[in-house]
Amino acid sequence: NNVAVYYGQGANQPRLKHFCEQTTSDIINIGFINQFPKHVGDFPGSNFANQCDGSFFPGTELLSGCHQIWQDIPSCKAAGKTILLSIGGGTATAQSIPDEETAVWFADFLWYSFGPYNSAISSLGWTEKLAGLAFPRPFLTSSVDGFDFDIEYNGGVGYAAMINRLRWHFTKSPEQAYYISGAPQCPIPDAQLGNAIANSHFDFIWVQWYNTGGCSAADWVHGTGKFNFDDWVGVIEKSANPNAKLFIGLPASKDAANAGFYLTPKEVKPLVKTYMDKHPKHFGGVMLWEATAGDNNVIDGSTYTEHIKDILYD
Ligand SMILES: CNC(=O)NC(=N)Nc1ccccc1
Repeated sequence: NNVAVYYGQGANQPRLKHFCEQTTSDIINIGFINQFPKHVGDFPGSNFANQCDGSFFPGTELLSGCHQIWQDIPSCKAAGKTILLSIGGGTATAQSIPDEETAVWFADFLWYSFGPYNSAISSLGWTEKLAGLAFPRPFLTSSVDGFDFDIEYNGGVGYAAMINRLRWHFTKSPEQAYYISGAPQCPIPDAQLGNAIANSHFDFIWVQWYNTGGCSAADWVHGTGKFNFDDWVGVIEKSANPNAKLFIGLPASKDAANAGFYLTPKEVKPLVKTYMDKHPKHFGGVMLWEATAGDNNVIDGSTYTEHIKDILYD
């Protein structure tokens, strides 16, 4: 079982390699590409909080100086971590994809800009006069192992098309495994990702069981509502990838989610054990929002993230 954490939006977060030097996290979602292209040829935008140097590719909102992330990804991969780039996030409140052509463009942009470096298609020193001729490389020669869809607003147009296009790119690059993941809210069907999950192949689904009362992890602990892991197993079994792994998403500290959703490690343990045992085929592990909050939440001398790892491995 794995621990997946989000990185990139933490308050005063350390650089990525701090988390790659720890054994606790297996999958790191770097967030976020928080601006989506408005039409074919348009660039997405990014935000990684205190990382990068505040410079953008000319005429875009895409960060161009993310030297810490560029430098750290290779050591993360060498440490056996899976590094995914996360699209959307909680601040992408105005984002959506207008049509399928833009969805395919967005997928191609993400693949050529953040996937395996291909000097024939992408330029390390991208300038505006290269627009239309080459893709930029925000993490330079470093590349990610796939893409996470943290789509929280404005419906589901285009995401199945994006993911199917990305998977087409994956088939052309057999040199390594590439992954697609998603972070739906717990109500079923998820208004944003339900269609994509049904019609395109996800490897991991980490449900945000910490944003919606009535189906949350806290509901299970407090005996309220109906925590719906079982129902999400049903969604996955009817999906384009019935073997996708299902992770329990949790806040890594009290202030990492709205009031009432944080659970202590002692509260989490019976929940994780119950569902790990009940669904051995689908249970993938725990996702935490987010890395820095978990690192700073020290309980009995261990970080929250370490406590979660111990629960999964005890
Ligand atoms: C993995 N994505 C998230 O955890 N997103 C998230 N926390 N969104 C959000 C929802 C409500 C209020 C603030 C943020």
